[in-house]
Amino acid sequence: MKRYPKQYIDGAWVESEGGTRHEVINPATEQPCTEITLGSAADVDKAVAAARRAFESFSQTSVEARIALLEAIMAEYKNRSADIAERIATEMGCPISMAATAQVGSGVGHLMAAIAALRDFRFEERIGANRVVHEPIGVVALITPWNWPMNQVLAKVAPALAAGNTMILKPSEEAPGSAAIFAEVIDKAGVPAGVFNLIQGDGPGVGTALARHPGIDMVSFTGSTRAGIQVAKNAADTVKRVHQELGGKSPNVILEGAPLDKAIPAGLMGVLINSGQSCIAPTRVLVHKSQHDEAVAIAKQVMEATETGDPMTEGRHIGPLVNKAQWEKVQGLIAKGVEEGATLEAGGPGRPEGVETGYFVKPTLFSNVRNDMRIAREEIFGPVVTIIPYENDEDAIRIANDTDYGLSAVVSGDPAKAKAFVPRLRAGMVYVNTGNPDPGLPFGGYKQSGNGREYGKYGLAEFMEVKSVIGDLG
Ligand SMILES: NC(=O)c1ccc[n+]([C@@H]2O[C@H](COP(=O)([O-])OP(=O)(O)OC[C@H]3O[C@@H](n4cnc5c(N)ncnc54)[C@H](O)[C@@H]3O)[C@@H](O)[C@H]2O)c1
Repeated sequence: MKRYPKQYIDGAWVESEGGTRHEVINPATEQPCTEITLGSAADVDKAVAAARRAFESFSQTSVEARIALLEAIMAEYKNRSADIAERIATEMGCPISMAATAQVGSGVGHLMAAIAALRDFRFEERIGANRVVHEPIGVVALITPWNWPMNQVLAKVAPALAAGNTMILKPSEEAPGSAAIFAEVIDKAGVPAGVFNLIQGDGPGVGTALARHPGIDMVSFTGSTRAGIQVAKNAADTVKRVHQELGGKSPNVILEGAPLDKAIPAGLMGVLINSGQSCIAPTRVLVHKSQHDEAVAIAKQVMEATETGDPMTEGRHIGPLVNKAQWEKVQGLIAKGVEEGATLEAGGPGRPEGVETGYFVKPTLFSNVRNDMRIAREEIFGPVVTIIPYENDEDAIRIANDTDYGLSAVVSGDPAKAKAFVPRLRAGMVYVNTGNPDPGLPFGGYKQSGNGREYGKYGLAEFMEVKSVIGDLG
């Protein structure tokens, strides 16, 4: 068991004022693995005061100084990457091989993208005889989920710091250990006191206190649409900027005639990685009705060949879901799929064969799904795929857009034909076949998937205010 009982405020590890003890359960063993202290409103007050003090000088630092700081953080982050990967795998169940590569690596990607964006950013432009200047927005609260813990922390901390803001990070109480190690990284890298503060806590406690706090200028939130709405409501009275990265229910439109032996496995990988716990997972697979049965046969093979296993063992298996509540939610939705008349092709209720401990779910496939079924409408956040037949291209576009979400979409098949689909899909990101994502590309959603964009220069701009300077400065 690892213990991180303190909060990191004003450049020092301090006891919480009135916080409560919280144990994280390892989802593979169902045993406690990390202990933290859920902070209090008094801790938030202290962190905000420290961040406000630090903002006076940090907001005036040079671009070169902030690039040097980001580089120092990156060097120390790399030094601690094995510790960070170990905590991610232990707390949220992602296999260690993936934790050490994709999960930890995404953090490096955001640091590099923030440095590149900062080098190129035009902090001042001229419009006629006058100027427009871009300035850091102030003290920012960063609230992050558990599914890609360091990806989301770095997608916020790197641009917030690059812009010259000071900040308070509240990571998820489900996977807090990597964020505690990250605070040690910040400390070692020489980030000035008060620029970065870490308050461990939950949503109703620290999350709410941050969203409501009059000393905070912006909340950058990643998590469920439910909590994102709550944050925006709580932030409204103080007119904060609220940046939201929320849920998804992404379609994978397999174009009529596409080679299914490539398109189906590639799309399913995007779901199965991280046990289906990715906001952009393309879980609604739309196939032309003439190819439905062939698509099902291929998908069934992929799902049945996917093994679940111990996250601490190297390999290509998938791990458990993050916690009991999530396991029960997914079980409920699998049962609902059967009840609503979808055909269960692979997986189904209960743990995988022979597994008695841990929040493992069988990779599950439903076919003949209608888009009005709950399994096609709700974000399941588990290794559950739905195959939905369509009549023609217009019908495919209609079904793809028939969702409250709009985070991402995949179009699989002939790129020349896919081109016509791209402007019709109401999503913040469209992948044509598998593509090659880049941390400099904007990341974010349409509709109830959020507001604003993260990553690279778009993420940097999100953390800035714009000032018009009218008149001659001599
Ligand atoms: N769009 C994206 O970039 C993106 C990326 C990853 C995950 N997500 C979404 O995150 C969700 C999974 O993560 P989760 O279960 O941790 O989400 P969650 O909404 O339960 O929690 C996310 C964070 O918000 C905090 N929180 C919860 N309620 C709050 C409140 N009322 N006020 C302030 N903070 C509150 C939590 O403590 C946690 O730190 C999924 O819906 C997924 O799609 C979105």
